[in-house]
Amino acid sequence: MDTKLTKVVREGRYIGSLDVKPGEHYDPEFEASVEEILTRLGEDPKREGLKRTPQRVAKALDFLTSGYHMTVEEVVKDALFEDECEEMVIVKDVEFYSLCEHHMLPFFGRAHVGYLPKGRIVGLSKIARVIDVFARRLQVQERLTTQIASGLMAVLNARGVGVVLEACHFCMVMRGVQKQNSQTVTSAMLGTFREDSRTRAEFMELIRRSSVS
Ligand SMILES: Nc1nc2c(ncn2[C@@H]2O[C@H](COP(=O)(O)OP(=O)(O)OP(=O)(O)O)[C@@H](O)[C@H]2O)c(=O)[nH]1
Ligand SMILES: [Zn+2]
Repeated sequence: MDTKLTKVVREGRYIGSLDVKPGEHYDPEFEASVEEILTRLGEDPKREGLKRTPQRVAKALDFLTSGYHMTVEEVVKDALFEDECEEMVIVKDVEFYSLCEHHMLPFFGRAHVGYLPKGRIVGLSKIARVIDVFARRLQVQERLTTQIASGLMAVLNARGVGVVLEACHFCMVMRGVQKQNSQTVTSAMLGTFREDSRTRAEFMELIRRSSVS
């Protein structure tokens, strides 16, 4: 792995300080590719407003795909706790932003995650971090959903995990069929969430209820 990428992500966390001094390059090859795209679009990459755009785009895309350099294990490692709790835990309405692998356009929405512990619970914020590990990659919504579910199942060894994602795809909104109000809902159910319809129904009912605020 080159040093630039290890700088973007360190010990499972995105490192924001990628500031480059004026006149310095962030990633010359990456920036040259962006410059080519700008030229192809009929733009002048040398004009004032676009001068630093290749660098900004390179940094933004590295951030938006930083999940490739993270693992679930790294992200949750300090926040797994042994606990006898056996009741369902749900973290819902977690916003996520991803890029569709077909057009590299954003899709974004809300994720709802539930699990039934089996002797081990996880720090709640880590569930949101696990979502980002997989969302910050080029994705299809279905794979994103199953990766979150299996990633959590692997570290939690839970009795069951359920994940529901509701998203809006810019490639269907800004271009293509241009359906502004379409939403895509996907789910992945593992363990008891798959095998037991009552567990699944309890999960679906709890994520449907109105929130605290
Ligand atoms: N299953 C799935 N499809 C997706 C996702 N994101 C985008 N797509 C779809 O991927 C498909 C790609 O189809 P193609 O016909 O190869 O591409 P296209 O000509 O750009 O398709 P249109 O969007 O219909 O104009 C489209 O139907 C997109 O809506 C996703 O997360 N899951
Ligand atoms: Zn797309």
